[in-house]
Amino acid sequence: MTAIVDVQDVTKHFGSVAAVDGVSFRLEEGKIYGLLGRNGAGKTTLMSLLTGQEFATAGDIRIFGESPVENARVAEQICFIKESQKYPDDFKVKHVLRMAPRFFPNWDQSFADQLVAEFRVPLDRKMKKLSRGQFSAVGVIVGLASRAPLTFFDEPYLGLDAVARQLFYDRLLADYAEHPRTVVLSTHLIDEVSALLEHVLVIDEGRLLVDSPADELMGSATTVVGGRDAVESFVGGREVIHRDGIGGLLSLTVAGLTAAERATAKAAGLELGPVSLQQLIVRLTAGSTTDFTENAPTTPIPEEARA
Ligand SMILES: Nc1ncnc2c1ncn2[C@@H]1O[C@H](COP(=O)(O)OP(=O)(O)OP(=O)(O)O)[C@@H](O)[C@H]1O
Repeated sequence: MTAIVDVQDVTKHFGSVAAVDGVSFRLEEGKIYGLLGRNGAGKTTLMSLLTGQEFATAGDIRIFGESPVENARVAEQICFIKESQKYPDDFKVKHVLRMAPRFFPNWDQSFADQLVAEFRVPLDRKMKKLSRGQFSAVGVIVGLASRAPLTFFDEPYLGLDAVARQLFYDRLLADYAEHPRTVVLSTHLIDEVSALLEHVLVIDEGRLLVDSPADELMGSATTVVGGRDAVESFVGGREVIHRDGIGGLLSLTVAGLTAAERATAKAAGLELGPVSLQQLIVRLTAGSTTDFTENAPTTPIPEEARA
């Protein structure tokens, strides 16, 4: 796999705030990445750095082998969809869609037309008069129809209803299968998108906590379900990531079971199941003492995050 993004020890300060703090990672061609983290973690800042919209305070960023700053060759391969996108006052939806092909060499007009109909976006309405969900839908349409080799969606669906969000996921997956590219999706709706994500980056207070294939990350923890006493006795003193239960039934999510422990649990009549990505991320970014990713190629959890 070819790395199309190479980030080495990048830091971005806004005054005394380290929005991004010594981050290094690579993104490969033809993958869907989730960029996850709490409010203010540094996701938007990182995407702005990767798209050349912000200058790094320190470190090196290479996109398709070049710096993204004021670089037209890089810019035409990137699409960055963000909620705070500004448009001229009198711009209508049709003007946005008319301008888009000038910025994106791979633009597919018939796909854009199909998406306009599916998302029910009013072409003749001014951008500033759109509802929140309609505004987001325009961003989603541009992001999908751009077919940019490197596409960033920064919380693309604020205000989108459940039907529209599902449409976005479905169209993204289907179009990505036909036209593979690299997509970076920042979202707080983690479980909703978890099936889409091939690789997960988790950022917290500007630091990279996790850089791992999604399936390895999810496989790093297990949910143990069964009778309350049997589950408690099996789990013993282990750290519990998530606890759920009703009546005599108990479900505990724990990290890192060995093959032998899994066999013991099964022999005791306990059910072992997968864990939700959202549960893992919540636990990691709430200040974890457990490295859930010990088998994955991750950035180690910094001491501060363990506190
Ligand atoms: N232009 C700026 N000036 C000063 N501080 C900034 C600026 N932009 C971002 N920050 C700060 O940098 C940190 C990271 O912000 P960023 O917008 O990247 O977070 P985020 O992960 O995208 O958050 P959210 O999920 O809430 O959108 C925050 O503490 C934020 O207040």
